[in-house]
Amino acid sequence: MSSAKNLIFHIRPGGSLKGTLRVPGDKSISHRSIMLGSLAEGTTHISGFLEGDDSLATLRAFRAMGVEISGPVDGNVAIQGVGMHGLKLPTGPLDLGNSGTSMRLLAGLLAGQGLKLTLIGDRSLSSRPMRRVTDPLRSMGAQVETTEQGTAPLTIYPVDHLNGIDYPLPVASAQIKSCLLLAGLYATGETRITEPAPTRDHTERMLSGFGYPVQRSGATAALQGGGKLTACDIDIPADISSAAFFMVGASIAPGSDVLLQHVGINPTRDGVINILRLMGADIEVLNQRDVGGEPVADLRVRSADLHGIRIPEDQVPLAIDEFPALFIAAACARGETLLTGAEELRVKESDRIQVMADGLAAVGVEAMPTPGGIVIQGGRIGGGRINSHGDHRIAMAFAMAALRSEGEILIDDCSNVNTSFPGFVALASGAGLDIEQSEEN
Ligand SMILES: O=C(O)C1=C[C@@H](OP(=O)(O)O)[C@@H](O)[C@H](O)C1
Ligand SMILES: C=C(OP(=O)(O)O)C(=O)O
Repeated sequence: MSSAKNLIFHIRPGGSLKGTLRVPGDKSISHRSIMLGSLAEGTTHISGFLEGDDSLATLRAFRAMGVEISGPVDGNVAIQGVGMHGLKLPTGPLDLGNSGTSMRLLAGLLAGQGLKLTLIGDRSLSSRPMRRVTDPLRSMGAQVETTEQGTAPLTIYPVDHLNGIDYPLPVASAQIKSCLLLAGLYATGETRITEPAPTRDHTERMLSGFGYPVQRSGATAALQGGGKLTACDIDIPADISSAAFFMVGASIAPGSDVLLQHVGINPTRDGVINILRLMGADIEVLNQRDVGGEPVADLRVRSADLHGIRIPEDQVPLAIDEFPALFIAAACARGETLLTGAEELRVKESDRIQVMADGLAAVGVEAMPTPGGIVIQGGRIGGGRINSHGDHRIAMAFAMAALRSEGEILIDDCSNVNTSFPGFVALASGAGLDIEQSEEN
């Protein structure tokens, strides 16, 4: 279990989703707003900040390094930036909880600070691969230690200087790209990162918003070290990864009609819309606008008759966190859905291929995991008890499955829903999901 008490979701079957909803702020953008705001000159005002455990872990880490941060109050945060070289030695290790983004991005951002720092996390985070960031950081001249297994705790030692790097990413990962670009801010010369497929580009967009030039050419993002960041205001859109649960729920539950407001639809994050539409979903993108350098829209989703598909591999990095929800859509679709090229799902907060396959089996859905994906036969969903393995996205995905299940669904180990979606139970229940929670020792 991820915490001492077992938080259980109980969802009675059936119902539909209705209404106008705003899900909490984007997690990826919230992390980056704290990081860049802390290093900037001047005061950064943030609205729409995600008050979830993951982004709060990032916020607390910067407070521990001496940054004055007020809030969050109703998603508003103000950061008195300390400049590129103003971070102070914390009194203990920085605890990043369950958050892979915090640990990997901070490894890069902190590599050139001249401070000895230790980054720790919970059991799940301490089992996730970190060599993917520590190896290239070492090539830049950083001194970063992992355990023998290549996992956290990470210890960062002071070094004289970092060199820029020209690095082709071995996997399509925004966390590795962002880690190295953030280290590159402190490096001599140019840092160039080339990705095998597009991944979320919030770091590049936000650096530009803070006045730091980033060159994009094809699959390469590049910057020169030694510049500075100038404080700015950031309006964080609602997280498409959280909206995804309602997009799937509304698609599968007959009679549903939801309007999801102010959702970030950055083209490096919109795979869930594209994949659901290929399955026959009814999603309207309304009132599209630009908010502080990020595209935003309202999404109207109505129930539809979904059919199975072969998921195009180019959509995988663009929907990487939405697969638990998409697997539930596949379980409710006519025919077979095939996912390939998604090995990365095995190294998230849980092994999302295996844990989803086990959960689907527990509610009577035929699902065959493969090394890099899964084959799901759509059909009926029974009731049953699911172990979420402390993975927030598994818990929320199966909660939505109850909209089409024949019996009650119980989900164990749900406390980490607070990492990305505080208030999920209240929002989902207000929209029509018959969900309650209880705690067991
Ligand atoms: O950069 C980010 O904010 C994230 C990148 C993705 O991870 P990878 O880079 O490991 O694919 C994603 O799964 C994670 O939730 C957030
Ligand atoms: C993978 C995720 O986050 P992280 O890597 O930051 O733990 C996620 O939120 O689905």
